[in-house]
Amino acid sequence: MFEKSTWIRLPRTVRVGHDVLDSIGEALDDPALNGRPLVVTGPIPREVAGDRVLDQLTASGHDPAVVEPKGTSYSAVETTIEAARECDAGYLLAIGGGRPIDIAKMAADDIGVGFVSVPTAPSHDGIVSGRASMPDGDTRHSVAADPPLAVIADTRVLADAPWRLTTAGCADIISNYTAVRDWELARRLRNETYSEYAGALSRMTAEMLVENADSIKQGLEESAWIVVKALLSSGVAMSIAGSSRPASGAEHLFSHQLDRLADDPALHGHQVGVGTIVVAYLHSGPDGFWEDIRAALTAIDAPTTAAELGIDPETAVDALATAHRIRDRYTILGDGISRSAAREALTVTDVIE
Ligand SMILES: NC(=O)C1=CN([C@@H]2O[C@H](COP(=O)(O)OP(=O)(O)OC[C@H]3O[C@@H](n4cnc5c(N)ncnc54)[C@H](OP(=O)(O)O)[C@@H]3O)[C@@H](O)[C@H]2O)C=CC1
Ligand SMILES: O=C(CO)COP(=O)(O)O
Ligand SMILES: [Zn+2]
Repeated sequence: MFEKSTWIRLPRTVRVGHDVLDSIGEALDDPALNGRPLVVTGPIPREVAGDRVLDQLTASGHDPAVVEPKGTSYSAVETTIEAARECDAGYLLAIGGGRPIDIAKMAADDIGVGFVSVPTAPSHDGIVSGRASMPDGDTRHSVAADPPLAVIADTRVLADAPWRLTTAGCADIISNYTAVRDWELARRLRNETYSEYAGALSRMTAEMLVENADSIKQGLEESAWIVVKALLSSGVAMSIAGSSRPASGAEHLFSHQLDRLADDPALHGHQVGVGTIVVAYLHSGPDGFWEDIRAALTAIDAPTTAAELGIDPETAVDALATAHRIRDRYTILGDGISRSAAREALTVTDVIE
């Protein structure tokens, strides 16, 4: 039964492979990517890949301007919009991790120009998604934004990124297990619209990553290829769903609360990975799949405890007991679990001692 029409926005060009940065000019032949680009980046991505991209843009006659937005996500988006207006940007291009990609995605959407995503770390599944997260704003979860017109994912650069960034990306994929469970629960208990294709793609992406966990090794370009393909697939599932539902359930609510409550939050992927352990327990109890999730995270060298995240036990309990307040999204947390239940779940799963 067709309930509604839907826009499924996907990138027009996705290039993944060795040294693809050196052919970025070919990806920019899209008519929407004309005029002067504003490059949005951070100091480290600029160092590891930015100058190669700038050289390519200049060589293909694009005369790039550069901005390295600082401060909160919102101020960074404002800074980027101002810089884009000052240089009369024809399109935006982000080089970096999730933060510059989200800032550029949000700014491009606001201005109404095209956007190119050049990830330098396989650390999150926002590379192609039609979502932009503002982890330090009032709205902690992602909001709708147009996906990139083009993605240039250079596996050499991605393989050379710090291992903790790769394990964060893997954990963000493993979180799809509980995200899809929560989405199915919302369909059963709240008659929420559910996409079989987006749900199956998201779960399959997590399953394939876990099946390949033993071949994901530090510094190997083949490993970067596996992880970045999973991240792209998860982002496409979000675009098919028209929301982050396939990749964001109670485990993400837990992480977004940690972003608010913790003095020094950990990487997004690492936080959602630990959240997936305890949310799996809440879904299926002590004999359920929470130990499989923990084993999968251990296999890809991602954190499985609050201590490994650098988060104290009480903050983890607070985050889990109040995570339902982050957004109006039905999950296994329902209208909120008690502090004692949160402590019990975190303790049984060894997330806290
Ligand atoms: N929109 C979406 O659909 C999604 C968005 N997200 C968002 O993505 C963010 C998480 O992404 P994440 O990448 O972890 O966070 P960041 O973008 O903050 O990157 C983490 C750190 O890695 C550094 N870095 C990036 N590339 C390299 C490299 N090649 N070598 C060395 N260091 C590098 C960055 O440097 P520098 O500080 O210089 O940039 C930064 O210090 C969160 O804000 C999250 O909400 C997550 C999932 C989905
Ligand atoms: O991180 C995300 C998917 O991995 C986006 O999810 P949110 O909508 O919860 O921010
Ligand atoms: Zn995520």
